[in-house]
Amino acid sequence: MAIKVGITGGIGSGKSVVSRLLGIMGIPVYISDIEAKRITNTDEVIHRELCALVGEEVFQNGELNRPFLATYMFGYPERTKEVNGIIHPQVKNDFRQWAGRLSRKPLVGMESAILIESGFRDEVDVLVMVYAPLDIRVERAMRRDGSSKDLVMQRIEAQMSDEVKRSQADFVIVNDDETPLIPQVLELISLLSKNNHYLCSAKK
Ligand SMILES: CC(C)(COP(=O)(O)OP(=O)(O)OC[C@H]1O[C@@H](n2cnc3c(N)ncnc32)[C@H](O)[C@@H]1O)[C@@H](O)C(=O)NCCC(=O)NCCS
Ligand SMILES: Nc1ncnc2c1ncn2[C@@H]1O[C@H](COP(=O)(O)OP(=O)(O)OP(=O)(O)O)[C@@H](O)[C@H]1O
Repeated sequence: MAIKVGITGGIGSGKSVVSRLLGIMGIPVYISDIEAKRITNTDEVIHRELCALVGEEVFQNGELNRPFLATYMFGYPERTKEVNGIIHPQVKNDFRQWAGRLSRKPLVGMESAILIESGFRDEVDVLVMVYAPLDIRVERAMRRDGSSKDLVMQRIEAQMSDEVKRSQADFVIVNDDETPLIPQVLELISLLSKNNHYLCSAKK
């Protein structure tokens, strides 16, 4: 059975960078944002329920109208909760199937900014929080997405605070543009892989 490692942290903290490093080191990571996009575009139940909640315009030519849904939900906690309630149960099912297919791997990851909020804490064995100070996160997200500060702050407000995330995490990876990132990721992998041996002895 694979050890499942959750990777969480607020928008712009650097989860995707950490997930990419894990991927390079042979650890498959389920990227919730990407999978949620795929599922939302293909699942008929989600399609029906989102149309009923938000209106038919939420899909255009069969594809989710992302800016429309973002404008509808961010800044309105009740709406965010309802949209999450439609999408997250399907993502959870999909993650379970994905992890089941990879059960022979020693380690697999699941990345989500809202891993705890969306009820995934019990789906993973170990939880890692990627941390960066708020001002750095805002800067990074604005630069990456070409978004305004207000839009980034709306998403931050739809996410759990860093304090609560930290209290539920087993490890913290600091990605503050000062602390070296790769040694932390390597230490995490070596800690979780104590009983796995990748290197072959030259004598056998
Ligand atoms: C609202 C949507 C259409 C906006 O799409 P967009 O391309 O602008 O953003 P993207 O999906 O790439 O997300 C970027 C970041 O926004 C934040 N974010 C996304 N969804 C949420 C949410 N429901 N609550 C809080 N923050 C969120 C995360 O930090 C995420 O990494 C999209 O985020 C969405 O469908 N969200 C609901 C599904 C979901 O919760 N996905 C996140 C992981 S399961
Ligand atoms: N240590 C770093 N040095 C330089 N740039 C970084 C660093 N960490 C992250 N970034 C950049 O900051 C931006 C945000 O990082 P990333 O996409 O990994 O965040 P995230 O936590 O996955 O955010 P989201 O919740 O939106 O998915 C990206 O453009 C990334 O390349």
